[in-house]
Amino acid sequence: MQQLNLFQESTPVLPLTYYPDFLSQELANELYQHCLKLEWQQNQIRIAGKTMPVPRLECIYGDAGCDYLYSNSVFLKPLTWTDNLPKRDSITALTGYKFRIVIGNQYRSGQDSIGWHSDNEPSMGYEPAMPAAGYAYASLSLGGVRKFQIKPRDGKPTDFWLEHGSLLVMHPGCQSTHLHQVPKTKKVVSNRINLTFRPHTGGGG
Ligand SMILES: O=C(O)CCC(=O)C(=O)O
Ligand SMILES: [Fe+2]
Repeated sequence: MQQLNLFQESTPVLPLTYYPDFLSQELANELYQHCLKLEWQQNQIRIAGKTMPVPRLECIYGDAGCDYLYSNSVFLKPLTWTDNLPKRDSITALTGYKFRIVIGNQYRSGQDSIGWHSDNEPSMGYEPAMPAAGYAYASLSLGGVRKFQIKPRDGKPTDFWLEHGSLLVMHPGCQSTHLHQVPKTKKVVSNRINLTFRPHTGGGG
């Protein structure tokens, strides 16, 4: 017998999984302290012919050859994985997804943000002809809690509060059907670090 889905209106099915307690508070504190010492860069982005600072700090670690260009203007060259940084093996063990690079974002205040976008750069293996065959993307949050929003293209956003030590996994296909952002806020928020684990088509291995 067919069943009615009473929750269809209020709870959209999203192509993601949220693990609030991926790391214990102790491990999350330790990793946060370690990540403060990473090679953070203030990059510049070109939008509509104007160059401006990216509204957050960034860093990139990963396998050699996995260079990363986004928005056709910001070029990131990965540094070698550090011993403490990669939680990538435990994320792979939990999710079954493999990753080649990690891009860090540091949001120093509520004025730091990332606007609506999807992560569909060809260097990550995105193929417009086969969007559903895309890749997974895992995002580990440390420090201050920030609002993360996700919406179907032209749909309504759903809000998540990304907590210290949590992991958000966006499943294959998500980048072609949905957009996401971390909006600016006027509230006083603590420094937040986010590590985004991604695949990559470049380099060896
Ligand atoms: O900070 C976050 O949680 C999201 C970061 C993000 O979307 C990105 O780096 O592409
Ligand atoms: Fe993103």
